[in-house]
Formats: sequence, structure tokens, C-alpha cells
Amino acid sequence: MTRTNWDVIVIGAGSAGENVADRAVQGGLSAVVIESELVGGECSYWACMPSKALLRSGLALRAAKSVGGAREAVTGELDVAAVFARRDKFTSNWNDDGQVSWLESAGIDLLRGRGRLTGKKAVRVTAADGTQLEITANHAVVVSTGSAALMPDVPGLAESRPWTSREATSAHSAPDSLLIIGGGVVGTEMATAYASFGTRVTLVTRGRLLGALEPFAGELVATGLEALGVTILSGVSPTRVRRSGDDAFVLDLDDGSEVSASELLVATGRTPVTGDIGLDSIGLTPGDWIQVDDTLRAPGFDWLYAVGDVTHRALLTHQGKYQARAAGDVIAARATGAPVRDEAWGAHVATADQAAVPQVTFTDPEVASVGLTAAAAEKAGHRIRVVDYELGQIAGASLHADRYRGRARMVVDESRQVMLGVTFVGPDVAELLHAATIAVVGEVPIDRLWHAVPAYPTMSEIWLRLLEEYGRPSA
Ligand SMILES: Cc1cc2nc3c(=O)[nH]c(=O)nc-3n(C[C@H](O)[C@H](O)[C@H](O)COP(=O)(O)OP(=O)(O)OC[C@H]3O[C@@H](n4cnc5c(N)ncnc54)[C@H](O)[C@@H]3O)c2cc1C
Ligand SMILES: NC(=O)c1ccc[n+]([C@@H]2O[C@H](COP(=O)([O-])OP(=O)(O)OC[C@H]3O[C@@H](n4cnc5c(N)ncnc54)[C@H](O)[C@@H]3O)[C@@H](O)[C@H]2O)c1
Repeated sequence: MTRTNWDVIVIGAGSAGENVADRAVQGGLSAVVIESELVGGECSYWACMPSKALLRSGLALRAAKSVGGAREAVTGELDVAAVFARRDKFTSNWNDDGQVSWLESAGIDLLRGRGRLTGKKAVRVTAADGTQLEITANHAVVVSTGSAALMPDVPGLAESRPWTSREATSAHSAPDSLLIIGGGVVGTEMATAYASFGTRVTLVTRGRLLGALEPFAGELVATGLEALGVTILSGVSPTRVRRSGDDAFVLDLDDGSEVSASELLVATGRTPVTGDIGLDSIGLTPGDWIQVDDTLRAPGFDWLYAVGDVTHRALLTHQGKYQARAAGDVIAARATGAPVRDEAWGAHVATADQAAVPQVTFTDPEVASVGLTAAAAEKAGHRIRVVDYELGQIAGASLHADRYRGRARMVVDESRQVMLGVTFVGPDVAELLHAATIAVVGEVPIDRLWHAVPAYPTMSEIWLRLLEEYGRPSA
């Protein structure tokens, strides 16, 4: 390709980058995306899709075992090789032809190589063979280079060459034993997957599990993991990592004990992929997350935008794509002089990043949450009331699985009588979440929710029980 100028340059063709380019093109602009690995990014090949594929079969098997009648028909074990083979289909065997075709059909140009800012609206693309191309943007450069696994500074850890989420999601067999450092989303999901495969899993966590969520989420997930045979070591941190003679990983812990396993997974959060993208050429600091306003534009620039993980706003695919839609549209609006809708909840801002981020943690039980936890709402100064209910008491839940165990919480803003946050924990609660997201985003008054009648006997009757606990509206 000899072309060197587009309206919009997007560095990084993950889910966020693809979407921002798509919206810009739909807004009448030309766009190119630069990708150094696979078009589709982390989510398609090393994160959401392969991790959920590794989890789904075990969850389905346990779901069948939890229903009398079906339970008796389950006579075999999980076919682990078939699970990995199914995962391979979801990643298209790490081939991005399908995503490249989509770019073509969307009218988005692709440059394969590493993108690096060289100044205002200017980017150098270095291809794998070393060839370089200097390109420029008429209107905007969007950074969507994502995040990578964070390796904590523990002596011996990096040198021991542990798994990160990339290796855990792309492995082709299950190790005999697995140590996991980190009790967040990756740690608990991968503990669930590998324990389902028969791997002896030990999870080391310095705090409680899923610490950013309601405390009962981590407690119920811990119970679920232990039922799968996972050993959870809480309140401890690794101080040193060694490889022993037989190739095992040995972890020294700060309580003086040591643990070992044949594989080690580090799941301690993410770091921005901004170390080598030329941020210094425009006065920003390499290695930092990129700060943006609610239109996803970097303060102090009229041409620099960032979307997705690299903004550190909400490290989730759906939120990155949401940001991308707003950013692509606002770039097109600003370029063409169309009105900019940058008021809260306007078309050109990512307001939900602050108020209503939905997330499902695909553990067993699942955790589905949106908006603020009770602790976060209090910290933000809201006058709240917390309503809890045991999901197992719902007729739909008891039909769904024998001895169904789970819990729901709604956090109500008492001054406005609207929901600030909702959390469900239990088998198959993921699909309950969107109703909660609509209630939080729509700021639906509690009184009106009484008229949203859940069908009997579904698990959605949890809404009726939460409202009953809260109380009928006064006359
Ligand atoms: C194990 C795991 C499971 C997850 N599961 C879920 C889930 O179930 N649901 C969910 O919503 N989120 C999940 N996430 C989070 C989700 O994967 C991320 O939020 C999402 O992938 C971020 O998308 P992005 O486009 O911002 O970045 P990425 O997908 O990381 O894309 C960035 C792209 O930029 C490219 N790039 C980087 N630097 C350059 C450069 N200089 N030049 C050219 N290209 C470059 C990279 O190669 C990459 O393709 C999970 C994360 C992990 C680690
Ligand atoms: N289902 C999903 O939506 C899904 C699944 C996986 C990942 N993700 C996203 O990916 C991101 C990364 O997930 P993650 O699990 O790596 O991060 P996380 O922030 O969820 O959890 C990190 C964990 O590591 C611990 N930790 C951090 N530093 C440590 C250290 N030095 N020593 C010991 N423990 C340490 C933390 O206490 C925490 O328990 C998350 O922000 C999440 O949004 C989403």
C-alpha cells in the first residue's frame, strides 16, 4: 500500500480499535488500523473467548449434575482434549483471516506492523521485515494498544518464566498441578477452568477473592472453588520464586511456608502497552495509561484519542467497544462540524464507564454485577440502602438446580430512589445482568420497577423479592 494519509489512524486492532475505525468510516471518514499481532486483539485470541471456551464445558457438565434426572444420565468425565479442541475453534487456531475480511467489508484499511507516534498526527509503521512507512492523519490518531499482564517485582518470578493469561488461555494440555498468584478475575476463572480439567490448583491471594466486588461474591466463589478441589491460600504474598530440579515451580510465601506445582500462572492485573509507541514524541510519558476525557480525547490535544484497556477506565471488551463507538462518532462529528453531544449520557461520551459498568465473572458460581458496590457507593458519598436476598429461595432458582445457592444485592440511592448497583452470585446468573444494567443506566425509579413483572417461575423473580424486601411504595 503506497497511501500515506488518512482522516483517522488507529494504533492497535483489538476490539476497541476495530470499533473506533468502523464508527469513523460510518461517519464518512477514511481510517487505517495498524496491528502488530492478530487483528481482533487479546479478547479474541488470549482472553475472553478462549477463557470462556475453557470454562463452558465444565460448567455445563456440573449444571447437568445439579439437576435430578439429568444427573443420573451423566456417567462420564469431562473430555479435556475435546474442550481444548473446542477452544481452538473459537480462536480460529490463532488465525485472523476472518477479522481481516471484516475490516475489508467495513471499508477500513489495515497496515501490519508496529505503530509509533512521531509527532502531531504522525505515525511510523515498522513492518516485521523492518520496512518503515511514515503516515499522517488529517483529523485524529487513536491509541488502542491495550494492556498486557503485569509481572510483580518478586525475586525470581520473571526469570522462572511463568504462565500469564496468554499461556493459560492458549495451552494445549492441562498441567498436573498449577499455582496461581492473584485472586482477581483471571485467577478465579482460570482456577475454575483448570480444576475442572483435573489439575491440582493452589490459588495464592493477598486479599479476599474478587476484592473489587461485593464481599459475598468472593466468599461464594471461594466455596465453589474449594468444592472443585482448589486450595486457597489467603492473606499471603509470594516473596521468591525458584525452579526446582524436576522443573517444578517453588513459591516462598511471606508466612514462611512454601508451595510448589508443575506450572505457575501470574494473574496480578494489567499494565498499559504504551512503553514503545512514541508517547515521548508528543510530551507524554511512555509506560503510562493514557488519560482521556469522557469523549475519549486526551486533555491538551485536539487530535489524540485513546480507547479500550489503554485508558484504564474499565478493562473490559464491551466497555472498550462502547468507548470506541463514542470516540469514532465524536471524531467524525468534530471533523465535519456536526453537533457534539458531550453532555452526560450523550451520544459522544462514555458516561457508563463511571456509573454502570456491567461485568460477569465466569466462575462457578457466576458473579454478575453492574454499577457501584455498597462500599463504593458509600465512599462516593451516596445515602444508600442495601437489600440482600438469597437466590435459592426463588422458585425459578430451585427448579433451575437442586439445592441452588446464590445471593443478590441491590444498592439503592435513597435520595433519588434509584438503583446504583446490583450484584447476583449463583449458577447461571449472567443472563440476569442486563435487566439490572438497564435499571441502573435508565435510573428507573424503584416505584416504577414494581410494574416490571418478572415471569413465573423464572430466576428473574429475584427482582420481585428484592422489591418486597425494600417495601411497597407508600400511597
Ligand atoms: C484472561 C482474560 C480474560 C478476559 N475475559 C474477558 C471477558 O470475558 N469479558 C470482557 O469483557 N473482558 C475480558 N477480558 C478483558 C478484555 O480482554 C480486554 O478488556 C480487551 O481485550 C481490551 O481490548 P483493547 O482493544 O483495548 O486491547 P487489546 O485487545 O489488547 O488490543 C490491542 C491491540 O493492539 C495491538 N498493538 C499493541 N501495540 C501496538 C503497536 N505499537 N502497533 C500496532 N499494534 C499494536 C496488539 O497487538 C493488540 O492486537 C479478559 C482479559 C483477560 C486477560
Ligand atoms: N470475565 C471477565 O470480564 C474478565 C475475565 C478476566 C479478566 N478480565 C479483566 O482483565 C483484567 C485483569 O484481570 P486480573 O485478574 O489480572 O486483575 P485483577 O485486578 O482482577 O486482580 C488482580 C489480583 O492480583 C492481586 N495482586 C496484585 N498485585 C499482586 C502482587 N504483587 N502480589 C500478589 N497479588 C497481587 C490483587 O490483589 C488481585 O487479587 C481485569 O481488570 C478484568 O476486568 C475480565
